[in-house]
Amino acid sequence: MILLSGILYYFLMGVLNLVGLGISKKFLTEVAIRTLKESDIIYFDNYTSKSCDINVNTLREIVGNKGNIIEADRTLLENNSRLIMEYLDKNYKVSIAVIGDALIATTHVSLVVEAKQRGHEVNIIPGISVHCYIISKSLLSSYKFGKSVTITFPYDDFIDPAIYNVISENKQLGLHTILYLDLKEGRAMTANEAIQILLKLEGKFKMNVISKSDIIIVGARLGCDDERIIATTIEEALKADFGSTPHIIILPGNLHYMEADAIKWMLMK
Ligand SMILES: C[S@@+](CC[C@H](N)C(=O)[O-])C[C@H]1O[C@@H](n2cnc3c(N)ncnc32)[C@H](O)[C@@H]1O
Repeated sequence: MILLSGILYYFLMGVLNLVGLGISKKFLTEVAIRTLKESDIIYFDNYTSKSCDINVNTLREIVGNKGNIIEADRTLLENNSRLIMEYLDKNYKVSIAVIGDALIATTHVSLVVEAKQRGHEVNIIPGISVHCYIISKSLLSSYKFGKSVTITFPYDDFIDPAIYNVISENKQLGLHTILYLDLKEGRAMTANEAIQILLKLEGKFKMNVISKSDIIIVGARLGCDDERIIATTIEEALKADFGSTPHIIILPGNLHYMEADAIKWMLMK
């Protein structure tokens, strides 16, 4: 009897796949495409990141224009996980498709935990994340990155001081900081807007964490044919045009001479 219920339980499990799509079409992996094609329902996360060439329509083309792809905003994925759990409880294979990696700088781990608690199978399909991509292309040592932080749009002139604190703590330890830039209602913050926010924070807290002569690395449209990775000073970056979004920033900490040389020869214009 126990064996029978064990077998029944096994066959009644749903499958939740968290599928990283990579940052652009050319970085979509074979395993990601196969997993999506084998899914009964696909939720396409349209809010945690942005790609130059992956959206819900391109995903439909890639997967074979199946009618089972649902464009999902924050409310659907984070506040209405009940719908996803109901499909899993019906023994469906459900995929959450996310630009980049589904678990790097996103909040989808709660879905993993909930699905597991209900006895479902969970598969993680890693994708090429902007986090790894910018570390690689910046030529900085991956061992020397501290905590990352997102620069959020000011709310009624209020800027989150946590941004300044993270950069400050990293700098005290000589570590580099990755700054993700906010996406709100379909609008992506530009590197110039982010730099202005950083300078406002410095103006407010005056702890000499950010200076106009500091080196900054800006990545724009990474993974796309027109990607740019530029190292310059904060002062120069303020005047520069980095083109269309998405943008990402690294504020380097202490540079080893090899890192300084690599930046100088590869990224300085
Ligand atoms: C919150 S992070 C999500 C990262 C995603 N989960 C991943 O693994 O790639 C999204 C932010 O990363 C940056 N970003 C994402 N893709 C990018 C790209 N292709 N080029 C430049 N910046 C990018 C932007 O600042 C964007 O707002």
